[in-house]
Amino acid sequence: MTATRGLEGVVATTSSISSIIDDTLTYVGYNIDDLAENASFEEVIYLLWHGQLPTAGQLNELKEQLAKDAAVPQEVLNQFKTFPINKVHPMAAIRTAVSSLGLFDEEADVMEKDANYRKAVRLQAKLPTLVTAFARIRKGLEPIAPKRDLGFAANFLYMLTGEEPKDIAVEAFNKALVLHADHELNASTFTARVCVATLSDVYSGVTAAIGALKGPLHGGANEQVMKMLTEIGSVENVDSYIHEKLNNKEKIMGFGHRVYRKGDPRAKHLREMSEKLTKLTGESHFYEMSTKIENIVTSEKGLPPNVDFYSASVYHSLGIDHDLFTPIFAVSRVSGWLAHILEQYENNRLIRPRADYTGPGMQTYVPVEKRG
Ligand SMILES: CC(=O)SCCNC(=O)CCNC(=O)[C@H](O)C(C)(C)COP(=O)(O)OP(=O)(O)OC[C@H]1O[C@@H](n2cnc3c(N)ncnc32)[C@H](O)[C@@H]1OP(=O)(O)O
Ligand SMILES: O=C([O-])CC(=O)C(=O)O
Repeated sequence: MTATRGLEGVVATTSSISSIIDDTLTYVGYNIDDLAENASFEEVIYLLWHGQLPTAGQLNELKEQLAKDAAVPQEVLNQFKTFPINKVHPMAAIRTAVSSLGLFDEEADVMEKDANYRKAVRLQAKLPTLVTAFARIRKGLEPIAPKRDLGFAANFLYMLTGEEPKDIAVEAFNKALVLHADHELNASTFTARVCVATLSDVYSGVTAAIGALKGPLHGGANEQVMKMLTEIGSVENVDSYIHEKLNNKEKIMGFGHRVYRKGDPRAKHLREMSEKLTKLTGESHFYEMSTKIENIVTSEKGLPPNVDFYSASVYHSLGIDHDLFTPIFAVSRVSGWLAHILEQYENNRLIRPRADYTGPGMQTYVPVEKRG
């Protein structure tokens, strides 16, 4: 048996949800460029869960269901107040809260197909409420209930700030949600599938996935990108900062990808939004610093930016706290996790690979009193 480090190139399942072929990303056969330009996030959720785009009636039904299920049990919100709320990372708080949500769902362990779908809707609906409520409670503010007449993207920004967002903010945020929704067998989605393949429940699968997304080699990279941009501070400092990191063999967050070689097709949409939004907020230096970093890392290391790189300056321009960037990734990616969880249940087999053992050979047990 020989191990493939990091399972690179290993095909671990079949799936009809999203594909990455020759650096082109599709959701159910629709090119991500087309969806990013035209689709609402709610349409994408439906597409991922049903394998087709919704009719107007189906879309309305989903929107109504999401609005109806958005409220989070008060006990779960109260729990936030018991955390050391200004010290914990929001991803840790959200991971714990999603696990708690399962305790208040009477259908949590009902494994029928319809019940699992209902839980998917509930989780998708409640994630924005959890993230925005956490963000407000830690600032001593009351959570805000969603507005029925706002869409998913607008509602998130509204629940976060209490103000109805401008059209350009809604457009940018919706696009970001669409771009982050699914990505084949990335680490968090794989985690979700491994978890539910034991026939564990949907809440366990999503809780596990949030844990995997949190790491800086995966979804956690977007927050680290913003940290880097803030540390660099100005366009003049980019050269020395990046070269020092590269010389020290440190990774530049937001660059590289396990699957894409020529580049991540989502990055150009975020780059465009970053340029537009930073201009509007009078912080174009974040965009200029980013393009300068991209030029250096791409030409000297051959590594193009991934989805996390320009999303950082986009979210910053929308006035979002930097440690909420990864929870926002989860608000979108939960749609993909849920699609994969439902697909896994449909054709389940336990996921259990092997390990190439590299420890000592057979040893003889020596009682503790005789060990030197
Ligand atoms: C939504 C997402 O999850 S997208 C990814 C988000 N993560 C990041 O942006 C973190 C930075 N990037 C990385 O760490 C990596 O590129 C990953 C984790 C995304 C993919 O990694 P892998 O396919 O495992 O590549 P691996 O980490 O083995 O790197 C291969 C080589 O490229 C280098 N490399 C890879 N990414 C980077 C980077 N961002 N900066 C500098 N060097 C890099 C490695 O140092 C390594 O060099 P070496 O062969 O000289 O040792
Ligand atoms: O696919 C991956 O390995 C990481 C990624 O880009 C994503 O999850 O969006």
